Amino acid sequence: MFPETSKGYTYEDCKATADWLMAQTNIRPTVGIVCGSGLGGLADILKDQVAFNYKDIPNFPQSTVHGHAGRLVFGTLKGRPCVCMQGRFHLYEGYSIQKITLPMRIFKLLGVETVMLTNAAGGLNQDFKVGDIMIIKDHLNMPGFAGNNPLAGPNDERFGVRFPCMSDAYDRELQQLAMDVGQELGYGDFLREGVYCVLGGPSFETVAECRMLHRLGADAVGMSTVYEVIVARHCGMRVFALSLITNQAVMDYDSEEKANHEEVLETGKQREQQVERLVSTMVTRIEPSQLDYYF
Ligand SMILES: O=P(O)(O)O[C@H]1O[C@H](CO)[C@@H](O)[C@H]1O
Ligand SMILES: Nc1nc2[nH]cnc2c(=O)[nH]1
Repeated sequence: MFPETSKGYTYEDCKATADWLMAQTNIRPTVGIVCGSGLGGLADILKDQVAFNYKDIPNFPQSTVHGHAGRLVFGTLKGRPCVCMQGRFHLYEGYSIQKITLPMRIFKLLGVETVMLTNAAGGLNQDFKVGDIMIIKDHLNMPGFAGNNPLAGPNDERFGVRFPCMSDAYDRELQQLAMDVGQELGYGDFLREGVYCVLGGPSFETVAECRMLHRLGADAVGMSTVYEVIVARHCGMRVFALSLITNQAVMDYDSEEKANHEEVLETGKQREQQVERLVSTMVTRIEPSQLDYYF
């Protein structure tokens, strides 16, 4: 009933999944949220929850990474209908790039207008500290340089154009809103902005790789988000994204530090509440179908 093509899914496949979800719940989300590693508690901000395990959703991949629960949660936030991915998919899990980005197209077909993505990332910027929240203003798509782009293959114009613009990928008004809300909440000391660089993973970076990425203009490095951003922008959704700096990228051969997933999850646990408040306050100030936000 839900066939998988060699390259990914057709428009009709995505629609079948969206229709299946809409038949199970009356919630029609305008905001879609993606929880990064260790940030799954973000879904708890939703009231009147209707949740689905990924394994029960037609066409959906399964979460295989510790810290990604694998549930799609519908609910409301101060009356605003939202949907939240409690767990995302990564290239290194062995899924195709089309498969890991499929939920963005399903978001679109559900009626989502704004996507808010979170991730855990290693800090390359020497001014950043563990626990900082970095508002993403731009990205470096390293796998993309080698042709690994979720839009490669036939283009279906019902989703978007063949050659989508990416110079405006990260919505500037939403970045400003995040800054304003962060200041109001007293997060000024650990709120940053910067460029996120995606690599394939799952191995963490060598010292030489971290030094190179830093010189190339990256402030943080991770293994996700960028592909979702490209697909979300292709189909016309507004995008906001943030990185929680969960560890310092190792830039020095004398350093005793070693990147590890346990530290990533632990930092997530420590900052989860602040990330939750930032995202939830932003959501309550985003007006559906309107470019401006209000105070
Ligand atoms: O990007 P998210 O999903 O937050 O996860 C990040 O944390 C994991 C490594 O600890 C990698 O999957 C990396 O991408
Ligand atoms: N590639 C990469 N991903 C991460 N996710 C969380 N921390 C890191 C990191 O240091 N490097």
